[in-house]
Amino acid sequence: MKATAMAHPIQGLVKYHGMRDEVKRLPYHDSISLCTAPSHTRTTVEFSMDYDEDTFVVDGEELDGRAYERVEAVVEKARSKSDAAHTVYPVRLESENSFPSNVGLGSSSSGFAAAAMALAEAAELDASRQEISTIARVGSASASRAVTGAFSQLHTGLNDEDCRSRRIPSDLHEDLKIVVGLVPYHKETEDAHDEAADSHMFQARNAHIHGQLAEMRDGLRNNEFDTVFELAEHDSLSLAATTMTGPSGWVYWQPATLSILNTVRELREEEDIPVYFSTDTGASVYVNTTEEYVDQVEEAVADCGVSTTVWDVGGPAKLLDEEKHLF
Ligand SMILES: Nc1ncnc2c1ncn2[C@@H]1O[C@H](COP(=O)(O)OP(=O)(O)OP(=O)(O)O)[C@@H](O)[C@H]1O
Ligand SMILES: C[C@@](O)(CCOP(=O)(O)OP(=O)(O)O)CC(=O)O
Repeated sequence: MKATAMAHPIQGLVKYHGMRDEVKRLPYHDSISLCTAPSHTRTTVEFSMDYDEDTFVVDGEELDGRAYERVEAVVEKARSKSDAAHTVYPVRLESENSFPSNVGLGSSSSGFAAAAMALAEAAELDASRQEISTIARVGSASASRAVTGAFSQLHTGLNDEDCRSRRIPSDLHEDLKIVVGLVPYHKETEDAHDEAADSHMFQARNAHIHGQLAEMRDGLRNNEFDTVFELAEHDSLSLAATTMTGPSGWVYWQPATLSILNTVRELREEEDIPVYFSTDTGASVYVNTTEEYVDQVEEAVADCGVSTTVWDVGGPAKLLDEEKHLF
């Protein structure tokens, strides 16, 4: 059976950093994000006796090594939950991202969310999005939140009943505009998760984050733009501080990143514009502002010498009709 799904990537708000279990991908703490659109991944899967082995192709390239293992973990999780006989056959997966990967724009989140959604359908699971979020999680924890979409929280826990993503209701998507400043510096987020707990800042971050999560939830429920994006800006600094003080002293911000951060602060402090920066594990910057100021903000970000796009809030992962199959 063949199935196709799409999912939007995430921008972290209270960001996820570090896993207590790297096989089940159980994070140390909860995390909250929003999905971005129209950026998306589209993925088609098919289990068939005509295939010799599991094969995965992303943006025209056949996966191997670690990238292959991560997709295989998602396939195996879907197989383990399925009673359908045909899931013993090899699977073919093809996927396309509408935006660059490994530059801090969350390609692993939409990638594994679209894979999990399509696999759940092809394996006839009849599962809710919350349940599918646990399948996506074994590829990438951020992918759990991309399954449930919009503003979502991945709850940590030691099992799939607890460690799953749930939506947080908010109307903030109505006025929010996200100017993306693309800084194409390649990285693998797994490297940062691996050494998260080895930074002396990690315990402090872990202790601090519970209050941040409570304030973020409250800000989202009450549609408080400044509260939500000030917290996201602050957490970007906390995440970078923790990563930079790990064993490899990894600095993922680039000169263009800092130029955007300074520009955002100037617009806010000197021109009174509601605008906040946010970075995930990478050099690219999300600049969160409102519809009224988006053109002015985009122009200022572009003046930093980077290419820009304007994104909105995206919904949950969803199945697509057969005319959207990639093969
Ligand atoms: N469409 C896809 N399907 C399956 N796997 C994907 C897809 N797109 C990206 N990936 C995997 O996700 C990895 C990139 O994600 P990584 O965990 O480094 O960071 P991220 O923070 O989610 O991504 P980004 O840097 O794009 O923000 C790639 O190396 C690849 O293995
Ligand atoms: C802070 C982030 O950038 C962390 C993203 O981590 P990944 O989802 O890429 O990690 P893996 O589970 O190793 O795939 C955004 C977030 O999810 O908060």
